[in-house]
Amino acid sequence: MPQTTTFVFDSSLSANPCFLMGSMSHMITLHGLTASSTRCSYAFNDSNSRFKALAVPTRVASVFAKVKSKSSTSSESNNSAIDFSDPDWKTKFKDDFEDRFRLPHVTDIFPDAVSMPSTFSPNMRNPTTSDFPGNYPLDEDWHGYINDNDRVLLKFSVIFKNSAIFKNSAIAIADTAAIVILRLHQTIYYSSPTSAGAECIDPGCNWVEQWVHRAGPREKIYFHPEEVKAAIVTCGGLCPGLNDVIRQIVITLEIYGVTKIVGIPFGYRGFSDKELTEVPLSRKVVQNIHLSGGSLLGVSRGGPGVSEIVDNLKERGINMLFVLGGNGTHAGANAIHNECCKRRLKVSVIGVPKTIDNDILLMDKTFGFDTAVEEAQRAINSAYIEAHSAYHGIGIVKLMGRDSGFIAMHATLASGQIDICLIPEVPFNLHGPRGVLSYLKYLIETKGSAVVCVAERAGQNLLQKTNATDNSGNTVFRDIGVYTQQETKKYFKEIGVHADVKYIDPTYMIRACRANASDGILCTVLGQNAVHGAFAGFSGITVGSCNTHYAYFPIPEVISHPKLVDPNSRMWHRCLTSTGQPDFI
Ligand SMILES: Nc1ncnc2c1ncn2[C@@H]1O[C@H](COP(=O)(O)OP(=O)(O)OP(=O)(O)O)[C@@H](O)[C@H]1O
Ligand SMILES: O=P(O)(O)OC[C@H]1O[C@](O)(CO)[C@@H](O)[C@@H]1O
Ligand SMILES: [Mg+2]
Repeated sequence: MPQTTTFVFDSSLSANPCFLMGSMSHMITLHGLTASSTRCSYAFNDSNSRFKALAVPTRVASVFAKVKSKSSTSSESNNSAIDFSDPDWKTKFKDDFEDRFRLPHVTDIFPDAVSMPSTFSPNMRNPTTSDFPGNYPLDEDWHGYINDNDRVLLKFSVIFKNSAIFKNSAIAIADTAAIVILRLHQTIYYSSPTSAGAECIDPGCNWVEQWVHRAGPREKIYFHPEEVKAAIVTCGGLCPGLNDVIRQIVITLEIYGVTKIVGIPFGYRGFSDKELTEVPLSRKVVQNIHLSGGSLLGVSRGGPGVSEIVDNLKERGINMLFVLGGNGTHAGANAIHNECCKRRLKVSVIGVPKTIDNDILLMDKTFGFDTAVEEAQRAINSAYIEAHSAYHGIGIVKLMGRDSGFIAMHATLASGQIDICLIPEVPFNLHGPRGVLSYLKYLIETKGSAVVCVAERAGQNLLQKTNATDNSGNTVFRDIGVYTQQETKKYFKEIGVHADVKYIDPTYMIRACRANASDGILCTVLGQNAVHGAFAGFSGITVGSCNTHYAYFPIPEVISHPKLVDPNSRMWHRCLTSTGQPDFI
């Protein structure tokens, strides 16, 4: 019997099945598909059954229409979504990509919306009177705005992996999961599909450019500053840099000439809880808030439904909403944008991705991540000192990562003090001859001490499942750090070898920190660009750094699933080289 894998995506999936189907390293055809307006679930069959679509949302359907319906064998092309015999496949691919990344704009709903010259001057000097050396360009030639046709290169593709290694992955749904998708971005020219980390769209590994919209101030704006009431809301968990972003949004809004700026307290809850009043914001209020961690406005999980939020926006006269948060918050922001469109409200909803876990797709990194990795060094160093100073000392540090192991991997790389790094993307056994505990015994015998870094989501398959969820509906995991500590103690007792095991969980110490310099700069750029995006008339978008430049993305494209560490990436291989750890399977 062929093995079946089911993928479940939410409505934000847009055209991803094109890629999902298109980049299989071995041939798999779709044998069943069900879809509703909010969720689609796809079942794949390893055999040669033909593609049968039962029901598909419009945008998805248009993509599937391009999929060649044919039986498949492993000798055929490894990409069934594109007809490579079509001489125009590259152009079609790029057009489809351009379409997917088109930014929703107020003129979609209000075609007659009139623009006006921007009230924001990118160059605070007067070009005609400045002392710019040499040939200072004329004002009309050099104004420093972003042209709407400017693009940032995002080379992006999909690869399929054998998912024995991904049993715990948030996106491999079925227990018998055989396949999982990774989407990565890169700007490397791979001369061969066998090059390390190669992401090829076609069998020949052709270079296919994919562009996204450049972020920044536009020459024309679609909101009169005196008619704007802007609101900022911070949702989800804390993350270093929230105050930095709030500050930059306020400062930039004021530069455009906005005077009505408010903060919504305690996340989306602030839109429904009558006891919570909006916080007036100005440059004066936010001037020094970046000097401390947390959020000036407070955060929360859960809260009112989208309809109630939009009712409240209308009541308060808010027509620009800046939403700082992770994937859940962005799903909410996108739903608010859609609801505003449905009700024909001229509101710009702009997201700023806040995820300390760095698990938002397509972005180089999200703010807070850098600070988290830096702060994690303290915990790792303490664990190392404790372990090193004890007779047969073992230090265990648990680091954050609801879905992915980026913080653990990067903190391990940065510290150079970790012997074993365990992340959710790479399965491991604790017990058994090739398990973590046997290797710890070896380390104790050979080195005298050892330090383990374990990501929050790692090894959940070893623990009893919990049905608990937080107020936002996120699964609450069992504590893999505590479990590892307990099992380690038990194991060494059983084998009669002394071991002094110490466990550190620095999660909330890290999250509450103020942003470091690198995150401070990132927050500044993101906050400013969020405001430029709103004045440019975009809505339902978010902003991120992409190949070191800054870009706007339609929200659904970055939250369709969490970004994961690729176990075949150079970075994970570097991490393994650094720790020297073997496979634990
Ligand atoms: N699919 C969704 N549609 C609408 N709103 C949502 C959705 N998912 C989550 N939210 C709302 O977004 C807010 C934040 O969600 P969540 O607690 O999952 O944090 P997050 O934004 O993912 O950030 P973090 O990285 O800290 O988890 C909550 O108020 C929640 O109610
Ligand atoms: O304790 P809380 O607020 O529910 O948040 C825990 C989660 O938040 C994060 O720190 C991300 O914000 C995750 O790494 C973690 O799973
Ligand atoms: Mg989340």
